[in-house]
Amino acid sequence: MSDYKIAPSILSADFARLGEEVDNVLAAGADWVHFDVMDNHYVPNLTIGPMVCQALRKHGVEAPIDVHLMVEPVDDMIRMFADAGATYITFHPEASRHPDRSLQLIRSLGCKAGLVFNPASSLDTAKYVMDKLDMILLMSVNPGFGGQKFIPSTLTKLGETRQLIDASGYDIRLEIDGGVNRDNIAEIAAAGADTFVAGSAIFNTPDYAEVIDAMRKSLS
Ligand SMILES: O=C(CO)[C@@H](O)[C@H](O)COP(=O)(O)O
Ligand SMILES: [Fe+2]
Repeated sequence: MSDYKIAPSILSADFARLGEEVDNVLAAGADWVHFDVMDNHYVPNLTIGPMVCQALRKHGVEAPIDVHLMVEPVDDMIRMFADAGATYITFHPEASRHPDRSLQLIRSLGCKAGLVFNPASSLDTAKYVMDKLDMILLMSVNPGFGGQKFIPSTLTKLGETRQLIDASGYDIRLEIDGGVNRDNIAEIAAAGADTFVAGSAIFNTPDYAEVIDAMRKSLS
């Protein structure tokens, strides 16, 4: 597998200079922008909404924007983020009353659709909607905050998810989110991930290109 994508999470960026931060991280070699949306209801934290996504598009960001919804319910936010220029929209199945319908809504609005599974959540829901998925996102920390430690049991779950995707025959990306850094990214890729969210590991360093290069070297 060589189609790896690195998706810095702007949760750890300097929000006071967000446009510049996103420009810098893309210039440093990032593939996607990971955009964490928290509502202080589904998770105990509050972040940014569709207006900020739209502002990044207006600022000139052309890279894929990977919107990770940690909100409940999800359908209104799906509509607003599709309008705001999202590329991928992923949500946690327990935050939607009808996950199948929400997945269809995302695709009907021209975006790519994904489900997100928390560390303690079973993959079961995914099995019944594989034809409606463009991405499965596995959380390797409990959602709500950046800067947490990677939960090692996620490696086994990645392997199970990789098998599920390969057996399905569908073109579904496998993204990992939480505690990813230059030291563990190779092991995470070997377990089956092809898309890597990293927030603090990139934005909490002075040289974004140096970290992203080191991650790519570990992946090659
Ligand atoms: O969705 C989340 C947290 O809920 C993430 O996207 C984090 O923002 C990742 O941050 P790091 O663990 O890489 O610092
Ligand atoms: Fe995220």
